[in-house]
Amino acid sequence: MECVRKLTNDLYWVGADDRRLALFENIHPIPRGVSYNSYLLLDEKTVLFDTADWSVCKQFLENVEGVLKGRKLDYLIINHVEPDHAASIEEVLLRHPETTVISNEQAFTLMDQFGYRVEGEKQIVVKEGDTQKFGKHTIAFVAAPMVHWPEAMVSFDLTTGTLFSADAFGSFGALGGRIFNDEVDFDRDWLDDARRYYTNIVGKYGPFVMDLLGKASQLDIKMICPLHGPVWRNNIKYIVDKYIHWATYEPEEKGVLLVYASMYGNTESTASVLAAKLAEKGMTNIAMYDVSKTDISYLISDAFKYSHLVLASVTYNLGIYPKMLNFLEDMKALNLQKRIVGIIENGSWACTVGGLMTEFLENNMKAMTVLQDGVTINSRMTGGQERSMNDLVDGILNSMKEA
Ligand SMILES: Cc1cc2nc3c(=O)[nH]c(=O)nc-3n(C[C@H](O)[C@H](O)[C@H](O)COP(=O)(O)O)c2cc1C
Repeated sequence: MECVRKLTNDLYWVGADDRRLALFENIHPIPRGVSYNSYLLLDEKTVLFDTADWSVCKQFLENVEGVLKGRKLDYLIINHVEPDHAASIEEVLLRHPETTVISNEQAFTLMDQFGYRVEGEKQIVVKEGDTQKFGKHTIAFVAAPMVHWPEAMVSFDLTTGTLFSADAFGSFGALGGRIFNDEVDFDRDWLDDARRYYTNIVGKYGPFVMDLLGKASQLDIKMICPLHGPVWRNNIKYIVDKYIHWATYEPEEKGVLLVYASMYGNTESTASVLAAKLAEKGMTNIAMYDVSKTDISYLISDAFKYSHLVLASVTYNLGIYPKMLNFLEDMKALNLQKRIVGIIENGSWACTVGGLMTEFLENNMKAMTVLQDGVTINSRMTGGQERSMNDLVDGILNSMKEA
């Protein structure tokens, strides 16, 4: 049975949810599943926007046929060739040999590389600024390079103001029938997954996202149809504002992400002392994680969210504790910048980790301000470190006031 949603009088969602996949891109846990969105326009010509992952291909094809109701499929527009969207191209073309595929040159090259064969005469190659009329609807094509693949483009319906945004504005999370942003409590149920999706998958490419947002600001966008997650049919400023924060690496909130690396609990309890002292002074917007047992995608997401970061780590064989080093490397890889950082270091005989983390932040990342007042403990915290702990607390709070 097809499972579709009608978005407007002639536009349908024909995608599908995947709740079986455990790791998106075989990296990021998706406990709430993920949706692979595809859209079908029934104008004088019929137009399918992107396909869906192989895992939901049968449901997706059933949805397409359920909406076509025997009509031909005239066009397939491919905005993005990543297999979670393009893997079903061949199955569509096998069932619809009449279809012409519209995409850009680099996308066709990638389709060929992935074996999504589209015969030359069935291709229309477009570039930035090209348009295509399908009856009432005219679609304009806008390049969106590195959001997050080089071939990515978005398609804008000049007639209705609908932006088919590829992976931009996407989110982890299965839709469960509720396709529109105003059919869910987005802040409560979706924002964390939208941030975790963006920061871990697109986060590195902030400047490219800003280029796309610059182009989008010239368009009168009325609805956003992303390839994952809810369709935005109102309150578009809200999600664009989130994207501007994330793409410019500006924190969303004044608060503290407190990440500790501890093997026997002493560094953890020192981190808890910091959290308690911050809370006592009224700063309760704190997210605290054990770096060893928290999936790194959640740490990255909160590192984009909060203004301040505290890294509390053991020294490990004269180096940075491996799991903490992974986190630092991932923040660097995703271009995170513009954060104020507090350091707590622990060592029992040769404590080096504080200096090493400071060096990493200052030498490898942009605009990371490491607070002067760090805390050094030898095996476990004692009263002797109370003063430096209080200085760290004040350093965090004063820098929050100045920010
Ligand atoms: C495998 C291992 C290697 C360590 N290497 C160092 C080191 O090179 N220098 C040092 O001062 N302490 C070292 N330590 C001690 C830790 O940095 C830390 O002081 C101790 O684990 C207590 O902190 P915790 O309870 O948070 O784990 C090491 C501990 C372990 C278990």
